[in-house]
Amino acid sequence: MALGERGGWDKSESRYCGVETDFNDDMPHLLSFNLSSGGFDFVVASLMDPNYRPSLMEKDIGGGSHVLPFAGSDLVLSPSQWSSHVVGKISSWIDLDSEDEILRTDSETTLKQEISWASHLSLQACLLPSPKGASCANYARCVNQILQSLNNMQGDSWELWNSFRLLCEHHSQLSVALDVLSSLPSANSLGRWLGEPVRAAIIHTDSFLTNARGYPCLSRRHQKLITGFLNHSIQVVISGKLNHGVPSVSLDSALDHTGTNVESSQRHSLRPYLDYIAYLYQRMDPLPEQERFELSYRDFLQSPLQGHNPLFHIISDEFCTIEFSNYYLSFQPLMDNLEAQTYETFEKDSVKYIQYQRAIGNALVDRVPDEEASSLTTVLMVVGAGRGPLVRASLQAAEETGRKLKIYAVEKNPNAVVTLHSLVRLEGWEKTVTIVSCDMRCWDAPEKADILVSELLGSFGDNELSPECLDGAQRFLKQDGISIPSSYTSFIQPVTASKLHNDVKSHKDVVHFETAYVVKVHSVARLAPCEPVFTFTHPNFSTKKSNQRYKKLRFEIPSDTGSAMVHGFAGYFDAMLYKDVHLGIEPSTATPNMFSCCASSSVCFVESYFDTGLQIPAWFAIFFPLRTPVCIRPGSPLEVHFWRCCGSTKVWYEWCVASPNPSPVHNSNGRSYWVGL
Ligand SMILES: C[S@@+](CC[C@H](N)C(=O)[O-])C[C@H]1O[C@@H](n2cnc3c(N)ncnc32)[C@H](O)[C@@H]1O
Repeated sequence: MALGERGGWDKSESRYCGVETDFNDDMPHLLSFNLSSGGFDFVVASLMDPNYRPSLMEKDIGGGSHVLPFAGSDLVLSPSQWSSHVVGKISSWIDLDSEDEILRTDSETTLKQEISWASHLSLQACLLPSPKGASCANYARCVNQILQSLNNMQGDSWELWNSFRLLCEHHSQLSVALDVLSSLPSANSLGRWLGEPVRAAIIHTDSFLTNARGYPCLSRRHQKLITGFLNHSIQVVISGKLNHGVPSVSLDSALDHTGTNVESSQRHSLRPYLDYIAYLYQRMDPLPEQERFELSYRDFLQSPLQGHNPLFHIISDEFCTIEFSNYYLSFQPLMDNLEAQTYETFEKDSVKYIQYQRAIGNALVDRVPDEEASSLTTVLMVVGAGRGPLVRASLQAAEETGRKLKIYAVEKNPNAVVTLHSLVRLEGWEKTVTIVSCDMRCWDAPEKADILVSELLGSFGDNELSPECLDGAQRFLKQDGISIPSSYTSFIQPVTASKLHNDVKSHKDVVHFETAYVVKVHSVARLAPCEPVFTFTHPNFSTKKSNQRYKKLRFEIPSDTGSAMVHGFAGYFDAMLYKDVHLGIEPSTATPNMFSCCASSSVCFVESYFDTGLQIPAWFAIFFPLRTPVCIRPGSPLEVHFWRCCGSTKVWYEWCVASPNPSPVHNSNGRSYWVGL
């Protein structure tokens, strides 16, 4: 492993560093020199003599068009050496959009031959030269043709890349390698790439500065960029010649990265650059514990309504792929019941309960003045009590503030009620807590409450039907009673998220493009600040109230971003519990260190798979995809429409883009995705 150990558990591919090499027909030597002696993990190497031109070959050998144009054979390396240590560098002279017909034809023939050869060798990737001019249609057509028939290849300007991938229909096996030059564009412009399928960053030795001791180093901006890449599983490739007068090694030998003596004459000339990248890698902050446990969730789509169902299985490898059963798709948060493991997951989120305890304590103090603290009893109802953590938080708040409480714990899940009864017995709360096994929407309460406490929120706030449940429950809240939460708001922002887009697309149907997913967004570019979407306030005693909502939003991307692709919207929530005590995941105001509910019981399966014995999920974002990604440009705002629709049996969202290019309205009439009442 070239870059060494980084603190924490990191299995991403960015810990491998490659080197770009010149053409050398002695591939075994090239490999041993760069890997064994040089310390690199892979080479980016030409597979074909740069002087080769099909038209010349035809002249020279009398028109034999099927002669293999390169020396050596696939036997010079073992299959695993080819696939693990070589990335094919496609001839840089090819120009498929040249005016010169011979050059164009030669280019097409060579490109196809080289990629076919690389595919035969099972290389993991090929690096294509960037288009020569502004036009790249013929190049993209050829690459797209090749991609259609490939099954084992994974294969600036942003505008050029964008034209290219549009011509290739966002093919999931088309990735980008970025050339990192000595001058960098703005941070916003660079940020766009984090949502694109960037596989490698090629740093030319010219881009390195020289430190006081003569060694190569990078500017602060370059360092930040490279560590950002490493954090997003983007591999670094060093390219160019030794440009630094690195102090010569005084002894005849030096140590390579494994500690083995290497003759100084054989020491790889680019080793100082590799050492510097390894230094940056090792210097990165160790991943915090929460991040480590969330690694396998990064950019992994879960349906929000699928969250609590055990009937699915892991079908793939370390970065697991999960397949959902049909039963899974029919899970409904109101109609179905959560399992014990899911409650256990909620209950680990200590930050959430601390916030609730603070809010309840403040409400109790506002409701009951100090002088009446020993005579007045506050009636508090926890609606959707689960296995009792909010009952406990309420009792602790009462103890802390010296207020007297009478609690009703209302829960519709009969299985959670069993545990609730045992908790009350165990803790000796019988005199204070009354358990009600009932749906809050139809409970006939014996008295009215001063405070109504609930936690029925999803990643998008109202998406688990908290408004509808609390509308049903506020019948038994006093006119001047307090609801905790008192309000919640959903937020969205446009994102570049090519991985998520391709994952949704892989289902090859409209239903998946019209579904919102819970996801730990990582490899995404957040293109504009969040905008609020829907707000619900409780209690709401108005007779004209409706839980239908409609919002038109406009997003402007900063002018120095350049153009960018919107694959969909990341969604979040923020809930005001009571006065200034809030709870939320909207990035600019997110409650720190909050773990919680939406990741659901899938957590248990994934983690038992990893055999950690631990279960630490996160309260992730929600992702609303777009069937056709939309390209946006600075100065031309993105206009988006979101609806929350309510029928007699279900609630659903619809969404569309109106400008710059109209999209279809997604999920019309809730045909693909809804929540049952
Ligand atoms: C997100 S969980 C929160 C559970 C618990 N308060 C906690 O923090 O661990 C929501 C709970 O509300 C319950 N619930 C949802 N809708 C309900 C309704 N209409 N009536 C009663 N309980 C409901 C669910 O069964 C579930 O136990």
